[in-house]
Amino acid sequence: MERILPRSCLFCNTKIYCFNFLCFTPMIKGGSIMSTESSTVQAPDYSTGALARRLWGLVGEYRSDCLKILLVQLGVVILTLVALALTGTAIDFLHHSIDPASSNFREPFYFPWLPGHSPMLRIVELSALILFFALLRTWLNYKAFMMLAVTTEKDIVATLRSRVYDKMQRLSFRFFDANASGSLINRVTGDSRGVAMFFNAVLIPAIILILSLGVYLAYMIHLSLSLTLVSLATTPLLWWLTTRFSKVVQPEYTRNRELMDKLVLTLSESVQGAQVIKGFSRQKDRKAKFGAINDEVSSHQNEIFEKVSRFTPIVEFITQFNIIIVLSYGGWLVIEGKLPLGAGLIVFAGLLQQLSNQVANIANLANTAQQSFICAKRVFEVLDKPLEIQSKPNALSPHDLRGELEFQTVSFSYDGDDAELENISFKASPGQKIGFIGATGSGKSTLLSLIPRFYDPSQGCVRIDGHDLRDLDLGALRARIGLVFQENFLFSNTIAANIAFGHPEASFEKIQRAAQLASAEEFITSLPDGYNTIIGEDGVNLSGGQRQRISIARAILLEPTILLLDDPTASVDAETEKDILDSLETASAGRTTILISNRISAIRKCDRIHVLDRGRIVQSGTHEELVSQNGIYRTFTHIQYGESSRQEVSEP
Ligand SMILES: Nc1ncnc2c1ncn2[C@@H]1O[C@H](COP(=O)(O)OP(=O)(O)OP(=O)(O)O)[C@@H](O)[C@H]1O
Repeated sequence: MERILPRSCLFCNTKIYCFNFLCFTPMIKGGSIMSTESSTVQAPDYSTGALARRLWGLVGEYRSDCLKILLVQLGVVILTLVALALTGTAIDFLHHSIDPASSNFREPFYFPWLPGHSPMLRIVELSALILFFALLRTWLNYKAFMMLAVTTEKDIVATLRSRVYDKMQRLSFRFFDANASGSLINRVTGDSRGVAMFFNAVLIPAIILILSLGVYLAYMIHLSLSLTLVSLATTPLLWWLTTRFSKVVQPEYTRNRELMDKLVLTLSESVQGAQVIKGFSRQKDRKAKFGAINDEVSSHQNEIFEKVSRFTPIVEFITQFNIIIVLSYGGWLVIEGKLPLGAGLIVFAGLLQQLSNQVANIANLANTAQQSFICAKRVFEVLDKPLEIQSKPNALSPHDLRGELEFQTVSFSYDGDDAELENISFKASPGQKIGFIGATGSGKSTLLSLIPRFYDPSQGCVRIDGHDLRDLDLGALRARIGLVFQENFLFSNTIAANIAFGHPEASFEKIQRAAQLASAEEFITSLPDGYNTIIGEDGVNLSGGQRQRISIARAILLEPTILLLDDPTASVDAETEKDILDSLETASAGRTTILISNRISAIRKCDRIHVLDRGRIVQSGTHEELVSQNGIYRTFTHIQYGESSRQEVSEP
């Protein structure tokens, strides 16, 4: 099985703790994303029938808008019928004027003519009436179109996107481990729109089709039952074709969405990794990779297009075939005097043409329905995902946590098989500073991620002030924890807003105080706009050390009881490291602090240091104690300070 490696966010390089494209640092979680949904969910049913029912339910939320749109559409259908009937009447009237013996002429809709009008004037009057109804129909059509667009875009798409986004914010890290960012971006953007298509491009047109069928058919039957039956002889064939088509294209649309995920992922990686790509001169390779996926997407879309293109004209041909039947059989009825020419055959042919246009649209409807079912499945998969990490119904929200932290025989595995942490036990008293050191992949970051409950232990428990973390309210717990990472994501906003990210209502004085404690004020005030300086996307116009200090200020502002520092000096030079360590010294005063670092210079001042090796604590003690023992810690000091520097290493 493929091994999942510790990942960095594509967008911010924050090690595993970032929700990929959402760049969801744990700071966001401080109190604001409590879980509310139950995790006891049966395996969801994503069959076409089940999806259709759920979509129907979703659209049901907008039933009053639907009703208004349908009423307007009903008006359009009736006006079409009226205009056709008037045209038929005009033809019969002309026929009657030429041949007064023709017996089939009736006044329009049985309204008696105004007396004394010449035949020409009557034709003009009928034409004016037809024009008036045509204008009314155009206006109603426009109204219906606008109502449909507004309900789809403003209400359905926007609401659905927010729901999917909101759910993603509350899902656990395991979900983000398992889903590539390209797929997630597509689910929020394209797939949400695809679901809305069910409303504006499937459901409403289908109801209009049924409405038209009802109204037109009723009138056609009123004109001639036998002609209606004959002209509908091809309907079963159309039905069979549509069902077959659905079966053929459905898997194609699934594949299409997957390819689009790949395309978005490649694109987002290329944007985020632009520096690496240029640095390693890999532009050509990346271009080729993007080109290959782009070609794959477009040739697959072509395949779908070909299938759709074959289906649509066949349906159109079959529906046009009906016209031939009408002309032959209907013509015979007219010759036999069983059907008037204008108000009978011509109106019938006009109605059948309208009906055929609608029926031909079945191909599009079936095509769009398939796309929207695929999108719906992908959206519902996110919405249905149980929340793995969430607060219990009666979770505790202690006002004051002292910060006594305890790991009790904790084991943890990402995949349920290989344990990344085994039997970890340690304690941190309130205000103590505990360090963790260990080789790459030894489990340090994993251990840290159990404290804000990004994951829950597979065995054992983590306690704060004696409470099992799983008994505490998630929001309350995370609000008491400050985090600083090796690489920290900063938002494209002002420096002040970035510092106040976890507590947006914080006063300027508080923000300034946090910046001072993090030794960030000097460089901030030297910037042209000071605290109001807008940081470029992902803070690119700041140095690594400056970004780190803003992140420390962001953590301090929360006044956390527990401060978690995940290798905060790993990517800075020795001089900046010293400045950052000084800032952290101030920041951690009086708080329980867990510091991960492989730099002895950073970790040596900790009250207690644990050495991790392949998920186990293999050594514990103070710096002096560990240096005097044979073991990994001493090897680390020798590598970093040299074999002969034992004396130097022991000194702070
Ligand atoms: N999201 C994840 N899914 C699956 N496995 C993971 C994940 N994150 C880390 N691992 C695995 O867990 C193990 C411990 O990783 P972890 O990142 O905790 O180590 P670390 O000691 O912090 O390493 P480093 O010093 O490089 O930061 C590694 O084998 C890693 O492959």
